[in-house]
Formats: sequence, structure tokens, C-alpha cells
Amino acid sequence: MNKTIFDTAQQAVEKIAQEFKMYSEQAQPVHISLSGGSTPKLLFKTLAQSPYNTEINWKNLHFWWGDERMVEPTDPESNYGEVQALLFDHIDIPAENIHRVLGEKEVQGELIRFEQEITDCVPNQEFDWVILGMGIDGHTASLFPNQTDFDDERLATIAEHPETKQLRISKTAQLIEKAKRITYLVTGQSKAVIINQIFANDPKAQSYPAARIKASNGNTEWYLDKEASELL
Ligand SMILES: O=C1O[C@H](COP(=O)(O)O)[C@@H](O)[C@H](O)[C@H]1O
Repeated sequence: MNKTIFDTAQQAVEKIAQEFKMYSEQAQPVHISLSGGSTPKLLFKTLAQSPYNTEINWKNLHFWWGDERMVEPTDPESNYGEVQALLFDHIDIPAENIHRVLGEKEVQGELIRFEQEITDCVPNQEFDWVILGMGIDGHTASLFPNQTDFDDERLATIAEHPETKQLRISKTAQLIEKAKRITYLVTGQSKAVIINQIFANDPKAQSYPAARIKASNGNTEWYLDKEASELL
């Protein structure tokens, strides 16, 4: 598996930020899927600052999410709400470039609406870049161990957090795997054991969606910091 180890989490997110700039210089819409949770907050804060806030051609970038929690966008649990507060409120991006899951809506109806928006906006449903995180149980997006159907041919699915039972909408493994590029951004010591299991091909890792989901025809890479990779 292709991995890059950065000295610090800040260096990892700077690399991603530079690549946002590069993608934004293409004279076409680029569809990027963001991850939620705590890890990418540093990325969003970095993008909201100089030079990225003004040098990125934001009108060319379209943002989606790998998963969303079924909560109001103002709820601290909202993956969209986090990006709005840390990034979108500080840059000049057209509203139509933000393709959020409406977490405040009824889940079945929202699932259908979200799938239709992907079909309408993303050519061949192939995202240019899917940035994913990984939980300490090996989940990615809201695809959890022992409850993920890797063969589900839909674009999105309803998931339930195994402990909190919080409802979520997640891209399916099949949709993610159609992406041209997948980057797992994993930082911090709390992820070191699981990163070691994945890269050592430990049998336990076979149930981890993050270990199994890879781009079928594109590149899959892992951006790690020293802390997450300290047991490798
Ligand atoms: O629940 C989620 O968890 C994963 C990992 O989150 P983190 O807090 O450990 O960074 C995240 O990638 C996913 O989008 C999120 O909804």
C-alpha cells in the first residue's frame, strides 16, 4: 500500500492543501469528497488561511462528504457544519459548489435525494478525489466493521453508529472505489495500533472497511503523521 509519512499532521495537511490549489487550477469542475470527524479540522483551518484562502480557485472545486450524521447543520456533530465554520465562512465559494447531505431531513428521503444529486452532478459518479479518515475501529466514512455490504451497488446507504446508534448517510464502498484517487488521512497516536495491523496484514484488519476500500482503477494512498505510524 502506498503511504507517505509526514513528520507532523500540519505537514500532511499542507500537502493536501497544495493539491487543492493544483486541482483548482484545472479549467473544469473538480469533485472532492471530504471526510468528517476530528482529523480533517486542521486541514480546514489551514485552507482558511493565507495563502490557500485566496490562491485556490474555489469556484472550480465542488465539495461533497463521504458521510454525514443525521443532525442539524448547526449541531457540533454535523460534518458539514464543521467545514462551514472552519472553512466555507472564510472563503469565496459559490453556494452551488457545496453538495452537503441534508442531515436535518428524514433519512430515507434524503438518501434518495443525495443519490440523485450525485448522479446529476458527478460525471459517471467518479469522484476526482475522495479524502477519507479512519476511526479506531477501522471504519471509514460511516462504513463500520461487520455491518458494511462491500457489494452494495447503490451510491449511498443508511448506517447506524454501532455504539451511539446515531443515524448517518454514507457513500457506499462501491461508489468510493470508483474514485480516480483515494487518500486516507490518518494522524495521531490513537490510530497507531490499527495502522500497524493494516500495514502488517494482520488478520484482524480484514474486517476493517478502511483496509479493504481501494480505488478500483485509480490511486489509493495513505497520508500518515509520525504518531500514527510509530508502530510501523
Ligand atoms: O465518524 C466518523 O469517523 C471517521 C474518523 O473520525 P476521526 O474523528 O477519528 O477523525 C471519519 O472519517 C468519518 O467521516 C466520521 O463521520
